[in-house]
Amino acid sequence: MSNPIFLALDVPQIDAGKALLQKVKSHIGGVKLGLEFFCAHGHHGVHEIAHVGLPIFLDLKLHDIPNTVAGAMQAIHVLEPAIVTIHAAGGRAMMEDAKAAAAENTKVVAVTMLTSLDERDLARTGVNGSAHDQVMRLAELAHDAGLDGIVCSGQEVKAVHKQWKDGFFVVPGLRPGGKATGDQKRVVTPRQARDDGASVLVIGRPISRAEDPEAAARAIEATL
Ligand SMILES: O=C(O)c1cc(=O)[nH]c(=O)n1[C@@H]1O[C@H](COP(=O)(O)O)[C@@H](O)[C@H]1O
Repeated sequence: MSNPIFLALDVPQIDAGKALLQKVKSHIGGVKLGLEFFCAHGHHGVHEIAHVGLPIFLDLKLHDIPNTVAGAMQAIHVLEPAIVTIHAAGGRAMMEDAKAAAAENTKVVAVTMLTSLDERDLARTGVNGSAHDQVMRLAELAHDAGLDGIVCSGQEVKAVHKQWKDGFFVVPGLRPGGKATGDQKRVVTPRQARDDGASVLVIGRPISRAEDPEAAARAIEATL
């Protein structure tokens, strides 16, 4: 199996991002560019990072009316991303139109419930019930809309995988120690997420903020 680790390159500068990638690239399978990077550097930044030669996961978390999201998907065709994120909360029609507008080789996955949220946060948005139920409900919606898979925490991926056998599951909120830290609330270890059916392991700060990013990436890879 190829390396499932996608490094979350949440850095403001292209050069800093490239330097980090050079250090860790033999221990990761891809690179995730998110809102921080894309808002700062747009298409140009993505092309620059693509030169490193790893698959690009464009984490734009699109969430708008169907027509607008479809237009945004078309606008990123030229970047040939391997994976793009949209929000499941945008609804079935938005997800269907996003998938129809995506490039053929791009996997479109829907964010269900952010790993930075717990059930109290969910209740404050007007949704009562467990994180598990919320993720399962949105996973079913994403499946019915024809998406490739979803983004969820490692705490739900086993249950989703059981229901959606050939789904593509992106799991962030990973901590080698398995403990919630900082803004991440629903956390598991990379190994557990992989064992429970994750297709992609998104890992940022445990590598990028480590004193020695190369050693940190190597150590995580060795646990898989
Ligand atoms: O879509 C994502 O990638 C994502 C969804 C989610 O629920 N939680 C989440 O943390 N992410 C992203 O995953 C990365 C996690 O970074 P670290 O917490 O530094 O490992 C960040 O780039 C987030 O934007």
